[in-house]
Amino acid sequence: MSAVPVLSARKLQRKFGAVVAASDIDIDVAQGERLCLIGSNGAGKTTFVNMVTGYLKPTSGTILLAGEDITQRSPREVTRRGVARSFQIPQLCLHMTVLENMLTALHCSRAHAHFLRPARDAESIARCEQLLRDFALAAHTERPVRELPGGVRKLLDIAMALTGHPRLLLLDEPTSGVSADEKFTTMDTVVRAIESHQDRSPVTVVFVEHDMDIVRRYASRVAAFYSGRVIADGPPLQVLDDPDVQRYVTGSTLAEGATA
Ligand SMILES: Nc1ncnc2c1ncn2[C@@H]1O[C@H](COP(=O)(O)OP(=O)(O)OP(=O)(O)O)[C@@H](O)[C@H]1O
Repeated sequence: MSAVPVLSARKLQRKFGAVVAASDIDIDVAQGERLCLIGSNGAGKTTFVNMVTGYLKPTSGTILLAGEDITQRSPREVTRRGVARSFQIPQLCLHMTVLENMLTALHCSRAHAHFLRPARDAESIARCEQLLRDFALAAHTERPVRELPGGVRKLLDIAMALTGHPRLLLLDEPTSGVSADEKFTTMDTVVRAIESHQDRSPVTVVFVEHDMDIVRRYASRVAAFYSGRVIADGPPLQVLDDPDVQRYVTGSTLAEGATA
């Protein structure tokens, strides 16, 4: 692990009128960690992801990427510094094919990219096709996205996030909308694909998850959010055993029918 954290959030705060969606958030993420953010609905997980990726500006506080202050950077500038993300609801061009979506994502991750002219050079196509194979999406390469079921779109959104060789990858609920039967297969595919596409150094992953079976199996560390604050942060079993986490986070998750 490098001495400088890949990601450091310092006293991050975000208000929406009277609603405090993030309050005094301090999180360091070291290279290669797989940090899972848990918390009931409205706890502030997506707000955190949106701030790190430049989609939301914090009301106050600082975000450092490998020591560089990116707090006021735009999403595009953050992407070009090696941060990629997937969304709760995949952000895809439905009329375009799977490969065209991949090429567009690859192109947008590069400096001086023009969104309307995605790269179609042999090297870009080869990289995208390799990623599609690793995500078990090769059979869909030439299909328009509008024809694909939700679970496949979810995987495509994550594959697109990997096109630009990110050093930090944020996944917002990678298994939401995926059936209980398929959730482990989906996560195994995602983790394997991430590991096989990292270059010299391991990709650092921050993912939001409601399913505690997934949290236990795939997280190296867990941060529990409640009402915009981080109420516990540490090894998965320690955080999941924390009485406040059981009361405010996993208790409500159980009530919603998830498997904790
Ligand atoms: N654009 C916005 N405008 C107003 N309020 C917002 C906005 N985005 C988030 N909020 C509020 O901020 C709080 C945190 O929301 P956030 O989406 O970050 O929670 P979450 O933990 O990701 O929830 P979920 O698990 O349901 O996705 C909630 O009270 C939410 O209503």
